[in-house]
Amino acid sequence: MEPINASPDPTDALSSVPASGDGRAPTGRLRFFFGPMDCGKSTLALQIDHNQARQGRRGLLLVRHDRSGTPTISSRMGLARNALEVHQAMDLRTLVRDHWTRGARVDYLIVDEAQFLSPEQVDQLAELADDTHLEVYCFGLATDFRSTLFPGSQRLFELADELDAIQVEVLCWCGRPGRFNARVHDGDVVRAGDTVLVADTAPPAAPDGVDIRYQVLCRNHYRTGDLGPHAVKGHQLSLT
Ligand SMILES: Nc1ncnc2c1ncn2[C@@H]1O[C@H](COP(=O)(O)OP(=O)(O)O)[C@@H](O)[C@H]1O
Ligand SMILES: Cc1cn([C@H]2C[C@H](O)[C@@H](COP(=O)(O)O)O2)c(=O)[nH]c1=O
Repeated sequence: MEPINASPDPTDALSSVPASGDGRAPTGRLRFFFGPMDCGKSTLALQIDHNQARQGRRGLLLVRHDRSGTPTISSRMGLARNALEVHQAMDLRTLVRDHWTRGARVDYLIVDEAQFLSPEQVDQLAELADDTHLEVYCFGLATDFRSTLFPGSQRLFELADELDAIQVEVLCWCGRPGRFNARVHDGDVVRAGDTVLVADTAPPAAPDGVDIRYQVLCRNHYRTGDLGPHAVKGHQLSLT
């Protein structure tokens, strides 16, 4: 298991296992692994990177707006790896080609929080997969707190070679599978606001801060805004 790497060195985003042989896949694919918050997307992203890197392939880890507030791919299982932050105007073709120009090998891309990519950046990923045989693994939410597709996710659904729904079910408080990411403000489900609002499913640590979090719900309870018998107004009490 990779240790948690707290170093801010952005070159750590390149997997450090030395290349062996050619290692290039004959064709590139764009894959989108999607699921609600907390279903294991970042964990899978780090597992795929680990399995690729130990076969001598070199990957570039990319992220936009990780929960940690740093350019990191972080899993609630405790793993984390440094990544490169994708900025709004960044051309991902240029990013990869600059690495190649500098002599750095890049065989695959891992992109976490891919819902935050612009549709143009998803087009760039598709172009990279087609023209350069790069394997592109994207991980993200399908829908936002209003239950509408994120623009980046919509483009991934349109363009990806493979769509993979993450198999680990996140359960609503009632026990049904949850697919809806409700945004909760002071104990109430909110349905209006900015699309991007980085926060966790756990209640905020500081009791004096703004109480915004997400809760995964089944469709019925998302529709009715019912957060379950343990929901409290204001800051959520820890049940553990
Ligand atoms: N203490 C734990 N023991 C076992 N599994 C855990 C634990 N904490 C978190 N997990 C697993 O990690 C998942 C969240 O993984 P993460 O990669 O952070 O999700 P995502 O990126 O989709 O938000 C949970 O659904 C659960 O399966
Ligand atoms: C639904 C929704 C989510 N977000 C943010 C909240 C988190 O920071 C990430 C998702 O993280 P995870 O790795 O999938 O747990 O996205 C948002 O900004 N807007 C939304 O509507």
